[in-house]
Amino acid sequence: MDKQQLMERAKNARELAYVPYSKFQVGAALLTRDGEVFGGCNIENSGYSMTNCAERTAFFKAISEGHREFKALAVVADTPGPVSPCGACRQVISEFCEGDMPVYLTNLQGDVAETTVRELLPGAFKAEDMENAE
Ligand SMILES: O=c1ccn([C@H]2C[C@H](O)[C@@H](CO)O2)c(=O)[nH]1
Ligand SMILES: [Zn+2]
Repeated sequence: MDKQQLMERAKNARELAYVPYSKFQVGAALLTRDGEVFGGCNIENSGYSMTNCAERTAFFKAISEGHREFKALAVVADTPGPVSPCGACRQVISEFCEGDMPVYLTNLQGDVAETTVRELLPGAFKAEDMENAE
């Protein structure tokens, strides 16, 4: 599974987005260390704050199926440049992935920004930050 294939899987996942309110479809594809891919789309709600982003959908699917080791993430939307994950997703990504894990941000025109988990959220709050607590 190379980065092109992962971005393609993210595009496929995007097609399933449930977005009656924003009409803005987002797709994600999360590659596990053992080569499985979990797709995710955004899922909105009439209570807008209950919306789940594509990235978090992919993570929560993978985690809930027993996968905790990840190799790469691709995210796609119909944006002018490569899509930019929201703050909540950056925090969730940082919880489960090494700082140097590659993240491929893209759009429907094929613009690609290749970044890392650390670059997406420098100084992320992590489990280690709580180690002085009882
Ligand atoms: O990286 C992003 C940014 C936004 N959204 C979703 C949330 C909402 O459904 C819509 C507009 O914010 O896009 C994602 O899924 N991922
Ligand atoms: Zn998000």
